[in-house]
Order: sequence, then structure tokens, then C-alpha cells
Amino acid sequence: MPKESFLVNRLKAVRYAVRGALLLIRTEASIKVQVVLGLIVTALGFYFEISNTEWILQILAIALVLGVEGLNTAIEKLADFCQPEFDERIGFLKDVSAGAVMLVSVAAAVVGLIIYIPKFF
Ligand SMILES: Nc1ncnc2c1ncn2[C@@H]1O[C@H](COP(=O)(O)OP(=O)(O)OP(=O)(O)O)[C@@H](O)[C@H]1O
Repeated sequence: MPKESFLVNRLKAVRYAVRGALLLIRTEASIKVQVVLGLIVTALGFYFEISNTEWILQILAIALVLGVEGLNTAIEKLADFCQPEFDERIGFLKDVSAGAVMLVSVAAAVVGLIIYIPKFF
């Protein structure tokens, strides 16, 4: 079978990644909540006509939370697949992974507060 070109391989990788992102949004409750929050702050961004720098920080914050949340979901699924039984090591792994989500979420919330508190008050 002829080897597929670099371009075809890259296009396939993009297709799989888009499928993964859609699966994540369709199946994971936590991601749905994060997506809704992302849409709300995006609407606020348009309403308050935030600056380019504020848009960049807001987009990075949203992408960081969704990205880390996605990786956390993948780690949880992989852990459940590798060890469905109770195992302290799996508990540690899942706690650390959830902790990473919490850290970026707190940072994103602080970014949001720094942008919007002055606009509301
Ligand atoms: N197999 C296991 N062995 C030991 N502890 C586990 C195991 N599975 C889950 N835990 C503990 O329960 C916590 C919650 O795990 P769970 O897989 O339900 O994640 P979750 O955060 O509820 O996921 P979701 O994003 O689906 O709501 C983990 O952080 C961990 O402390």
C-alpha cells in the first residue's frame, strides 16, 4: 500500500482532533459547564468592548481551562481502563489531574475578575 503524503496525514490528524473535541463537549458534563462559561465571558467581552490585550488573555484563559479539562478527562478514562478496581495510586493520579484543572480554573477566574470588576463597578 502506498505511503500517504504528509498533507493527508496532517489532515487526518486534524479530523481526529476535531472528533475528539466534539466528543468531549457532547459527553463530559464538566466540559459543558466550562464551554457555557466561556460563551458567557465571550458575550461579556463583546458587550463591554474589551481591549485586544484583554481578548488575548481571555481567549488564552478559556483555551487553557478547556484544554487541561480535556486532558484530565483523558487521564480519568485511561486510569479507569487500566485499573477499574480501587487503587490508591489511581486515586493519587486522578486527584493530581483534577488539581491541575482547579489551578488553571482559579487562574482563569482571577483573570476574568481583573478584566470585568472595573467594568461593573
Ligand atoms: N479506581 C480508583 N481508585 C482509587 N480512588 C479513586 C478511583 N477512582 C476514583 N477515585 C477517587 O475518586 C475521585 C473522583 O474520581 P472520578 O473518576 O469519579 O472523577 P470525577 O472528578 O468525579 O470525574 P468527572 O469529571 O467524570 O466528574 C478521584 O479524584 C479519586 O480520589
